[in-house]
Amino acid sequence: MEQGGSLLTVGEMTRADALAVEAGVPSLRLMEAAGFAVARAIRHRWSPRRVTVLCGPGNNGGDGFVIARLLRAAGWPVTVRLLGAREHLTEDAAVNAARWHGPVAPLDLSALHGADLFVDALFGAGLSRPVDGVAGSVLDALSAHPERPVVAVDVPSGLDGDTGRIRGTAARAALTVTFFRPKPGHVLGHGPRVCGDLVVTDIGIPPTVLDMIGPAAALNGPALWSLPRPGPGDHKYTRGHAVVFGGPVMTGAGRLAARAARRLGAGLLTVAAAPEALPLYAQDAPGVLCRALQTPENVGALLDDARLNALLIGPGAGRGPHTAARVLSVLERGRPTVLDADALTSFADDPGALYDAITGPAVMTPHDGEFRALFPDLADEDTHTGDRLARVRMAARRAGAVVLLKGPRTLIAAPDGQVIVNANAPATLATAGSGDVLAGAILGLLAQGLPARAAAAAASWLHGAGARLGPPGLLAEDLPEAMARAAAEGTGEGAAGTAV
Ligand SMILES: NC(=O)C1=CN([C@@H]2O[C@H](COP(=O)(O)OP(=O)(O)OC[C@H]3O[C@@H](n4cnc5c(N)ncnc54)[C@H](O)[C@@H]3O)[C@@H](O)[C@H]2O)[C@@H](O)CC1
Ligand SMILES: [K+]
Repeated sequence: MEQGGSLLTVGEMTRADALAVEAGVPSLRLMEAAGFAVARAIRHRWSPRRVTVLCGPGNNGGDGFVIARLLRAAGWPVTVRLLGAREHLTEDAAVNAARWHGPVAPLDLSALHGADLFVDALFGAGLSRPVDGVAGSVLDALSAHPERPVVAVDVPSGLDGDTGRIRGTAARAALTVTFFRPKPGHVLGHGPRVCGDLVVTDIGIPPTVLDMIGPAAALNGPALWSLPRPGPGDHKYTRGHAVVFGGPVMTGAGRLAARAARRLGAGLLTVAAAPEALPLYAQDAPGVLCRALQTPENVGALLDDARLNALLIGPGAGRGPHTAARVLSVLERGRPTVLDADALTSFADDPGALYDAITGPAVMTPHDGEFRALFPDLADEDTHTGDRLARVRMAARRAGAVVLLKGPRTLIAAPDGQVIVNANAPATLATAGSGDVLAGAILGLLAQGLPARAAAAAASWLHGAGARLGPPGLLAEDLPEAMARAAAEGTGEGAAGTAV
């Protein structure tokens, strides 16, 4: 998890299972391995105690029967409750129900008595409608008794594995054991809250099936990108020349962004801003170059220098036609560009004009409000209930840009449909100026030649990792140094993974 890697949707996981079976791994062996992995995780965490396994009618319930058998063989007192009739079990689940030689009682509220630990094997990947009826009542009642831990098999029943939405209800687990690869639902929406600790286990599916599946989502981590490292032959120009279009009045945003870009290795950094604001930028950082800008046309003259190879516009820019005009002239050159804050909201009346102007590599970094301004039909009222992954994917396709949607889980979508989920951000990042630092970090990495998606993913990950290293009472001002430290302290360079 820490290094990053594929997230498999429910459909992709079904395909992985099928490909494994085609490759000669019997489905019953997969189920045995799944049940074994959960039983092992339970025995690793708890001493023997009374367990009730709640089994559903599908293969999730089949895993439950394996768990019951293995725990009982280890000497634990185990009872099984089944939802529905035995004759409705799937084929593999029925085989394992037959191998379970203990009693099976129907699922009802009396299941809540007589156990110290519950295994939730009601529904997994096959959840097809909201959980209600007796299953819903039992799961609700379990949530009311947190002193009796619940272990979820694959996903807490009721959690949608693709989105992290809860369909009907779900019992909050202390531990969720999933198979082969994590699913988007484990890390999005309500997933982190209801999954508890997440353990991902190998059940014998050959990793080569991933080449055939080509998963469309990944969990962010250093395995997905590699950071630029200066070599002995480098000089400042080979490390890139970044430009921050600084605001005329709100100079703090541009200053934070400039500092982050430089700390992450940009060789040169120019702040281009209104003449009256330049002394503020210059005083703040003697190492930055300053260029006066008055009209959008000045941008043309500045960018005639082809060495200026990565641009950031938006932070502190002010919302309105003036900023929109400047953004359009910046984008004309097709150079790698980060569009943040007012560079986005200034197009609220005509988002199409922004999409059309993007011809080169671009990263947009909206928070939910800015996202809504640019993609009103894709926005969502509640970050926990919607399908953010699908929405941000559509936005990136439409804009022809990398869209980095900020939130407790930041999503980074590329126009080709790939989405990276960043899950390492602590809540301390919710502080003024933190987004400006992120935009500047992306800029700094773009200047050093990282492709747009990799720059956005790496910066997002370093943002979270840096915040964890930062001092108590973290300020945005602390982040550039902390992120540089996170970058230096090993980001798993050389780790195996799929580069983006
Ligand atoms: N496919 C495989 O080869 C493997 C699957 N495994 C397990 O199998 C699970 C998926 O199994 P299935 O595809 O059989 O699906 P599930 O076991 O998740 O559930 C499907 C069954 O539940 C019913 N159902 C769905 N939602 C319901 C609701 N809200 N209320 C009442 N009934 C509902 C369906 O009608 C169907 O009978 C995985 O989550 C995993 O635990 C593991 O054994 C590993 C191997
Ligand atoms: K489950």
